[in-house]
Amino acid sequence: MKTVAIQGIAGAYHEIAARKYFEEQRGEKIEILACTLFEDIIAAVKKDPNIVGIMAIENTIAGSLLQNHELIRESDLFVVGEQKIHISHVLAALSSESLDSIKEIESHPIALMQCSDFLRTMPRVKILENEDTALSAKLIAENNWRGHAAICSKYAAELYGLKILEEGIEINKHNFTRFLLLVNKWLAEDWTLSEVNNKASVVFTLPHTHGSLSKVLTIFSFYDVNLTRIQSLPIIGKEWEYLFYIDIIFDNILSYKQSVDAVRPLTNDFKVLGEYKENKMVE
Ligand SMILES: O=C(O)C(=O)C[C@]1(C(=O)O)C=C[C@@H](O)C=C1
Repeated sequence: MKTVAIQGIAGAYHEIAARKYFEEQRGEKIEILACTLFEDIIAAVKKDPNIVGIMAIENTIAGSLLQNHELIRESDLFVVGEQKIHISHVLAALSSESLDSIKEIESHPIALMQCSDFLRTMPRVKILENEDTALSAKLIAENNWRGHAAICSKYAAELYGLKILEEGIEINKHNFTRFLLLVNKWLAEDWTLSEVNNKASVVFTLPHTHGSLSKVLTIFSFYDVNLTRIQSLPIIGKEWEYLFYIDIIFDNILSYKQSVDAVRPLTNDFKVLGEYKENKMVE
């Protein structure tokens, strides 16, 4: 059985994503290794090559988890898959509570962001950040915290025996989070052999010269590969210089490899973070 390192405890959205990827789509049973921090996922995978990590990378409401891009780039782990899941939050509390009795709401910062409109309807409530959505639910249940509510999944609310006060409290129903599957780079090939790879994530920096980004984009376009995402991140210690994280989808692996070969000399610190099968699924 595979062990999957997630950020958060049982009931966190990371667990839902991991089970969807392995159990629902590939029929493989997994056990969950709960990690407090995103850094702990990387450390767990590095320490034990049999552990696979899963890490949130972007959300359609809250945007990119910028810190996780850097964690992956610096880790030397390889991206071998992606999983997108629909995120729908509930407000959950002890069975004696109602919306009017809630004084404090806690959750993961990204989940709080996704529910900001709902939170504005409760201006007198104190908002607290927690490591993950499921931990917020568990703490309320275990400590019998009156006046507290958690923003979490319906699954987490039920797992920890909380009452659901409100459902679907995210800003917009089109709320999806994309997760990346991470393995030790020496095992990456075994992983991806069984699947038809049609997606890659790469990162590079560019010299400050006229048209440097435009030349790179033109090459990708020439090789007929589809860029699905460009995320730039400032390089710490180098003012106004950026790292460019690019996701590429391709029909023809040869065209993709040729585009990478052609782009590489125009960039600095070019790194392929992973090649994997696109997850088309949206609910
Ligand atoms: O707190 C959780 O349940 C998580 O799995 C974390 C996390 C995130 O990091 O974005 C995962 C998915 C949702 O977007 C909200 C929170």
